[in-house]
Amino acid sequence: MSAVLELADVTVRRGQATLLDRVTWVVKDGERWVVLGPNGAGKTTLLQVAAAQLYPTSGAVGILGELLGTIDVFELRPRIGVSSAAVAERIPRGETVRDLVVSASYAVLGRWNEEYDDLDHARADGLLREVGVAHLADRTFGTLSEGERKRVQIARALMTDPELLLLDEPGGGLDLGGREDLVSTLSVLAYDPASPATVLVSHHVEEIPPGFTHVLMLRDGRVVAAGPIEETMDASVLSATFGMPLSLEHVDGRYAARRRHRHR
Ligand SMILES: Nc1ncnc2c1ncn2[C@@H]1O[C@H](COP(=O)(O)OP(=O)(O)OP(=O)(O)O)[C@@H](O)[C@H]1O
Repeated sequence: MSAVLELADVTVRRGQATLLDRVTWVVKDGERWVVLGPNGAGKTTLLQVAAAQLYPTSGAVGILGELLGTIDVFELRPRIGVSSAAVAERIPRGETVRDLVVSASYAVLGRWNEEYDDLDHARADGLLREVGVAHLADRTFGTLSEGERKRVQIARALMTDPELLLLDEPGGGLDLGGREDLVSTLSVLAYDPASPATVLVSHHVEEIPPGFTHVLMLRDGRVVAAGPIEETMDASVLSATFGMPLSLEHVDGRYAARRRHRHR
């Protein structure tokens, strides 16, 4: 399996703050990673580096076989699908859902070709179906609920057939039902061998979709643990990551964590 993402000793500093501290991490083709950590751990910063949007202060970053700093990022970025709050903010509220998904490919390829038009629309409709929002294709983005918006963003991120999919907190702001629906959708994507290598950032173990294969835990910009999820995820590593004593359950492929209280 070839490396889709390769970080060697990556440090990101802003003024006095160290956002990432000597992070070494390899994501291979076919892997589905969850990046877990508390607020401020550096998860979004890590994802920005992976998306070729941020250069590290030191260290080396390989993305899809290219070394960051030696290649044109405008050629690299179209090969990466990103869904994040920052991307969502730039989405025009008046755009219809179908146009929004289809336009991802126009933005990337910079073309308008009647011949491809039907194919692109069929692909967009297929992706909207895959993430469970085909019925919303004619609605405008601004009228959607938070959960519906997250799904549309994932469809848009997949439209260009990326080789790497980066999802920053897709479960943020969702209610219980919305979260459960999204976890199911992401689980279907994770089990699909045609899906790209995926990195999902989250604060909550409850949001880890079955089918995700690896976990990286971050605290204060440092990797606490990283590896295959079944071997890596346990109560002590999770407690160290979140800085409190936690118990961890793993039932039917899903994780649940809560604070451990001392019994008197
Ligand atoms: N320009 C900056 N200057 C100084 N500190 C910064 C700067 N940008 C981000 N930070 C800090 O870096 C840390 C990591 O931020 P980051 O957004 O990567 O964390 P995160 O794990 O995604 O957090 P959250 O879960 O709250 O979204 C935070 O403490 C943040 O305040």
